[in-house]
Amino acid sequence: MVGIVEVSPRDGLQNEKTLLETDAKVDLITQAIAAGVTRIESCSFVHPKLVPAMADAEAVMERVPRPAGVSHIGLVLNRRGFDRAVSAGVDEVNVVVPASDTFSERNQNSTTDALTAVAEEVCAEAASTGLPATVTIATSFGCPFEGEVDPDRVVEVARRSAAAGAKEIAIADTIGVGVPTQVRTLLDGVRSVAPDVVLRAHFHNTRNTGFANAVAAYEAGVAWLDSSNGGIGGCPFAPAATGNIATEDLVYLLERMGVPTGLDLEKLIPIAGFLSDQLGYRVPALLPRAGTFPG
Ligand SMILES: CC(C)C(=O)C(=O)O
Repeated sequence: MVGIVEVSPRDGLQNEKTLLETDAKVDLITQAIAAGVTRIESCSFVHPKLVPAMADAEAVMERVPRPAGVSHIGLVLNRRGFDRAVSAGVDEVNVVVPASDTFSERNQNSTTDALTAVAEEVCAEAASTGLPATVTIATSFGCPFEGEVDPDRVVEVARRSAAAGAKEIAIADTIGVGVPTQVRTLLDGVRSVAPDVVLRAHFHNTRNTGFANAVAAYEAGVAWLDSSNGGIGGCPFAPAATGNIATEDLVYLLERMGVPTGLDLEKLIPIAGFLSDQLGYRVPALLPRAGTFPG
């Protein structure tokens, strides 16, 4: 079994030219939950001027369905975002720390070290109130401005986050440059300093290595993989960003390998059509075009 965190309402929509109405976002989240999704990144609490597509985060959280067993995650970049997420009633927070300083400056106007301190504060406060906190280490596999990222920087963020009370650590390939050997090396490093945290991985398919990386992460023991319905997504501050690995393609891959995901492909597939209609182009996921096998 591997769990899937659905990130289309957040990563998927954050960089789209078409801004979806709140009702359409709630519709997307409702369809994902109906397909079996139990953890969903429903919004991010970021500055509306910087990421206008997430400006209605509070309104989304007010209207999302909240059946038992479903956890709505709010992504945060700083303390202010954390406070907003808590007030909006999220079930979990995901705080982002980029492993490269230049990306940290462009994305969050700070350094890796200072953002790790923010994550430490958020994790400690979340732990004191029983709110699960994830730290996602962005640009773990490479930085669009600096190039290669030293794996020791990733491991150090993980070490400090775990010590501060993070329940989960995700390694993120923000710009889709990673390969499976890197996945194994990074996960070994993170596990060596944070043996008790849950491991999660987040891949973009920018150079067509995302699915190979997801399989490598599963084989290396991650409990959760992020993916996005339709394969939409991308960071607004990463040049030439492209989508996350597509949820329906990932579920097909894993289930054909005999790895249960708990998701229902028949219910996932129509979501790509919904997103294509909303966004005005054909989303990149391949399974909705090719169909399942055996049929
Ligand atoms: C901000 C993080 C979570 C992300 O989406 C990425 O690095 O791709």
